Amino acid sequence: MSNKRLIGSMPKIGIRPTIDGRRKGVRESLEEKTMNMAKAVAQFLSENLRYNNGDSVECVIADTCIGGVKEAAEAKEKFEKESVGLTITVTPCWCYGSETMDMNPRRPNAVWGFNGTERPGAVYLAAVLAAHNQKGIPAFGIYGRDVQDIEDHSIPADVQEKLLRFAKAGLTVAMLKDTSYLSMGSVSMGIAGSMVNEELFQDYLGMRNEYIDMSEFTRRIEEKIYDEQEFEKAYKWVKEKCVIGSDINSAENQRTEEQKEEDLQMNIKMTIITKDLMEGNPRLAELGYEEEAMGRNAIASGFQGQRQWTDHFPNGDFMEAILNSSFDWNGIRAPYIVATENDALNAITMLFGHLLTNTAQVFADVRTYWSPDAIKRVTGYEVNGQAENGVIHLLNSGAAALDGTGEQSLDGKPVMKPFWDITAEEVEKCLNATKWRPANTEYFRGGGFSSNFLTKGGMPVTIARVNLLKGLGPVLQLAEGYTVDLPEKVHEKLNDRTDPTWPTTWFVPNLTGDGAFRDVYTVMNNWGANHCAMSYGHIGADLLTLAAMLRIPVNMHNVSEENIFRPSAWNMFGTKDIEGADYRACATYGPLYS
Ligand SMILES: C[C@H](O)[C@@H](O)[C@@H](O)C(=O)CO
Ligand SMILES: [Mn+2]
Repeated sequence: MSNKRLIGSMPKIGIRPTIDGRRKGVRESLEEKTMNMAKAVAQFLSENLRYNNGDSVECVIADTCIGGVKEAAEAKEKFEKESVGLTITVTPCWCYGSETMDMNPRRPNAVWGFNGTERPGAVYLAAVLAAHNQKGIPAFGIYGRDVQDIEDHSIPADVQEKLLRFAKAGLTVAMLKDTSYLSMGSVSMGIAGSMVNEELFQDYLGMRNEYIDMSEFTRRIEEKIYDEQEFEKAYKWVKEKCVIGSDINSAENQRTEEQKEEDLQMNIKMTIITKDLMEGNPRLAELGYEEEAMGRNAIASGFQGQRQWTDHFPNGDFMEAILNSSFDWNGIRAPYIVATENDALNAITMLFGHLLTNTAQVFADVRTYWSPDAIKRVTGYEVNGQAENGVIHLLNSGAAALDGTGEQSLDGKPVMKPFWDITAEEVEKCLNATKWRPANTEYFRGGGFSSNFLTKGGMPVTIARVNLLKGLGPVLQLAEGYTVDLPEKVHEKLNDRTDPTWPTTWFVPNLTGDGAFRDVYTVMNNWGANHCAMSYGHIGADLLTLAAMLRIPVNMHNVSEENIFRPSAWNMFGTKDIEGADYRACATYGPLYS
């Protein structure tokens, strides 16, 4: 089963070959070259990009080259029928700007103008971008650095990089549209991120908001509105594969063995029910629950848990951790996106990371900055290497994917992979590295099990967060960096001071020596909320491109300037203070769907 694009087909990339419309010589001489450019881009993108269900990304090429408005309209009609979610215009020559451009303001578009001399593709690029800017329909310009000969049909490396960056972010925009966020419960412990903001989902992401009360879980459990066969399968798998860890609670606070067994069973049922709530389940219709069988078309959800639920029932950690992982009793599969504490803003950030990379995400509290001095004072140890400027402790009960153990590998290095590259052996390793520890009953009176693991060091990762400001709207922040290993004794000492039953990641951001990235402390000090989402890889540049498409300004990042790729209009808001220019551009264009 796929939990991915739920209703409607996967968005395709529309390729628009534009051409000089002059017949009797000019157009005829360019037809083949222009169409070949379109074919090369389509082939390149399909070969290099996949949707999060593992299928190759599909491209649709306009039936003819586009020499004027009639052919532009024909391409538009074709694209609408084919669920095109983003477009790339390609040309080796001069064409007529406003007559050939893509006028759809709600769909990301880019223009690749061939850098040649025989015909002026770059002149068209500049002209059509000026038209885009003048009309308020921002477009991304792609202009290769080195001149190519007209008979050279290759896509240069710098153009490839921009095509991929644009396509990944554009597909993310398109994948989000028309899906929903399912809020399970309400506001958790006064966390502002769980005050679901409909305007943000609707205007910026094109999504709708769905809500259930947590009593829906009780109803479905008590009335057995779930697939009992799946429960049996899941229970067997959990008993076989999930290692129960030690109980940290004092003797009088421990739950009995019978209670723990009940908690585990309830946790498994909560997991199955959350999937059903999000994406529906045809089995429920067979059981007589047609309405429940439909689900909520939810690409992401959040579980309030604390406190009304967890004061009485087992916590949501097992459900969140398993669903966010790339595997469960049904095998290796795409992760679901489930935020703990119903932090919808972190769910959005997780969706960005997941859709850009197709990998599982780690949801975490940005818990503590440990300076080298504080570590020395507490442990007697002087940190060095990557940790020499201190570390940030990422830790939260709940929603960290088990992929975050770092037990998948590539060339002997820890990685987090898209599900189709994960092996059965790696799944075993992730499970073996995780202990399911009886929940701390001072926090979670209703018991449950927390996933406990330590992320392997040496993974390039990016932490990010969408924050919401009254009067401004959403703002994105991100930090690229690495997971690090601390000496075992140091880890234990630091971890035991806090909640040792939860998953820990020691994170160090890449420093630039400047602004928010002056030092590790300043990164932590500038974080805008209690949570972040951690994604495998250095994906800051992809996040910046995506944010610009959605008109979400970025207040803090450590991506080098040459990798920043935003619509050409952004340059017109200033080229020196590009952070300020981003804010001005986003404010001018407003949210994508407003
Ligand atoms: C158990 C605690 O309530 C934690 O869940 C809490 O510290 C948080 O995670 C806050 O984001
Ligand atoms: Mn938290």
